[in-house]
Amino acid sequence: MPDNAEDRAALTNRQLPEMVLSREENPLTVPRPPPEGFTNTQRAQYRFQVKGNAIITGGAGTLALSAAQALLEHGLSGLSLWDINPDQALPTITSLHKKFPGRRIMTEAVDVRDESAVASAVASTVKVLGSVDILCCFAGVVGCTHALDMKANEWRRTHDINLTGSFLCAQGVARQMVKQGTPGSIVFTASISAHATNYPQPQAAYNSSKTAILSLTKSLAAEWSSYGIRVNSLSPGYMDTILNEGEGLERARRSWNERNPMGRMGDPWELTGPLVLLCSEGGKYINGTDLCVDGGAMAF
Ligand SMILES: NC(=O)c1ccc[n+]([C@@H]2O[C@H](COP(=O)([O-])OP(=O)(O)OC[C@H]3O[C@@H](n4cnc5c(N)ncnc54)[C@H](O)[C@@H]3O)[C@@H](O)[C@H]2O)c1
Ligand SMILES: OC[C@@H](O)C(O)[C@H](O)CO
Repeated sequence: MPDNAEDRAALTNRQLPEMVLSREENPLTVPRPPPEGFTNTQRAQYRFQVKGNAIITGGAGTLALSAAQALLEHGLSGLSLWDINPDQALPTITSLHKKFPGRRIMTEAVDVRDESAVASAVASTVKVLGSVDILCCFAGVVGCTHALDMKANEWRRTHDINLTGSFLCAQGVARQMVKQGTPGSIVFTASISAHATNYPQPQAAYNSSKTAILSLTKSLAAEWSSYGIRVNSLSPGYMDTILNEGEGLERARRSWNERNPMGRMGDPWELTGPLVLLCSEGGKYINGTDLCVDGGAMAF
């Protein structure tokens, strides 16, 4: 805290905006039901319409690219896919350009751990798209190392990418949203590993980084709601993606299916409906919460 009383007051005002505002005082949080005169079909479409521009981190990954297509299908105007290896997304981007002519789709090479890279990617995204209204954080890494063998470097890397990287991107984007004075939606990707320990694979670093995302979600929702920024997370169960393929995972995959009431892994497409809900007008009163999309795995 600064010594000077004036600076302290300014800081306090900035850090603690009025939390309880009436609807009239805080138009950013006011619901916007469908306009009078809409047909039933128009009302249904309006509910899950996605407006504005989005940044998706980990944007070359399987779940992110599936999310990108869904947001575009629901009306997203512009999209910036951020990834440490953005070239991996190029074939999908070519096909998205064909499917959604006229929409602006760009990529940025961003390491989400790098605060200044995040700030400059927000600026260049805004320069091209004009605004940022949605942030979906998918960038993440997983490792299967026994805790007794874990090196500090691996532990830190997992937490840096999964937790700190999510925070830095949210902070960079929220600063832009506050500057715009428009409502926004931030969606983190937690995991069922945030709720229960993975089995049989040893993933203490991954699990704890994802559990921290649940707390980050609530903390930022509490701080940023008065700016009209909603913050939520999704907790996917085991999805059929590259992350869950590879040597040694056959036994694990069998075990995951046996322990799932639906007896199967999820398809990336099955995460997109819940994501669209969190980013649309229909999800406007969902804030500071986590939604498990896991076929019921966490139910028993
Ligand atoms: N696949 C699943 O079953 C599953 C389940 C629960 C949660 N998740 C979470 O969903 C997210 C996406 O998973 P996925 O299966 O699509 O994985 P993925 O490996 O296909 O995608 C992750 C992406 O993050 C990028 N990335 C890694 N480090 C980065 C960094 N420092 N900066 C920027 N980008 C970086 C990678 O290049 C990759 O494109 C992850 O956060 C993961 O933990 C996945
Ligand atoms: O809990 C499921 C996921 O978070 C993840 O896909 C898995 O732990 C990777 O092995």
